[in-house]
Amino acid sequence: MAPPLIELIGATKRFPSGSGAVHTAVRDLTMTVNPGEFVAVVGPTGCGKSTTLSLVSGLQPPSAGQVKVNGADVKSIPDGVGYMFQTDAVMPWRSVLDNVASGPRFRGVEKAEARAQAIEWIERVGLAGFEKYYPHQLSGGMRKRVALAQTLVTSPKILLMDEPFSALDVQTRALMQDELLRLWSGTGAAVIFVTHDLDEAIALADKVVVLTTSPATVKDVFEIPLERPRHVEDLRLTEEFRLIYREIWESLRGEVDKAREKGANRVA
Ligand SMILES: Nc1ncnc2c1ncn2[C@@H]1O[C@H](COP(=O)(O)OP(=O)(O)OP(=O)(O)O)[C@@H](O)[C@H]1O
Repeated sequence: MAPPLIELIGATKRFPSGSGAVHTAVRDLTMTVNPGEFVAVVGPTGCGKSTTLSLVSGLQPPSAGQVKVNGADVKSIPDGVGYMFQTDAVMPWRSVLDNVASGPRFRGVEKAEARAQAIEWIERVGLAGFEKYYPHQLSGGMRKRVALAQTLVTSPKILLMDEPFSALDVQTRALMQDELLRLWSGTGAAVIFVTHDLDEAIALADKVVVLTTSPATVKDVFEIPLERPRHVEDLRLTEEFRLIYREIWESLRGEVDKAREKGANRVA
């Protein structure tokens, strides 16, 4: 079996939190992601999900433990990583075409070739005909499609996604989840997808990692035995899906309750 593409081994991240105190956001976290694997990470609000992603992306160094991509310690942003966040990185002053072409251009691809790659991806995400539009002329779902094209046009081997669809309405969200699965299949990219939404995690992933309440560490890992291709809205109605949901929720619920108690104590 191929070695893991991404490995966190006892990774810990501490931040200074004012008046000399230290806040531990991630503690002794161990998880692996294999090439081509879609891993969803769920956990209570504020537990350290985004911090975990920032360790993999090289944006934050671990305070202790190891973070490896392709067997090498992550010291800066690794090659072949694409990101997608809740607030999209679409540039409002650039057309759809220029937004999508900007990634390849930044990586030194010649202008005509970058535009050709952008046009291909704009078509794949279903936005053919909108190349000259500006982001403010598009709906939220269309802007997400631009962001997806922007991310995928550089053929990332690793996709880091931090609640990319959480600002969308329920229907658009389901549509974008299907789109993501369609566009991801065949790319061979490994995905780490952070979400609050257990439904979303199960519908998309091969493996769901449940994190504890803060500081985040791995509580449980669940393999998702659902066949692909998947159609998320149909899938959610199946008995198999509900059974998986119940099993993982049993694990997650305890952490969500603890996080709520902590929050209530802080407010009290
Ligand atoms: N750069 C930083 N400096 C100081 N503290 C930070 C920094 N980044 C994150 N933290 C703290 O680490 C903890 C975990 O934050 P993080 O954003 O990783 O959680 P999360 O699970 O992604 O949150 P949410 O569920 O709200 O998206 C929080 O208490 C946060 O304030």
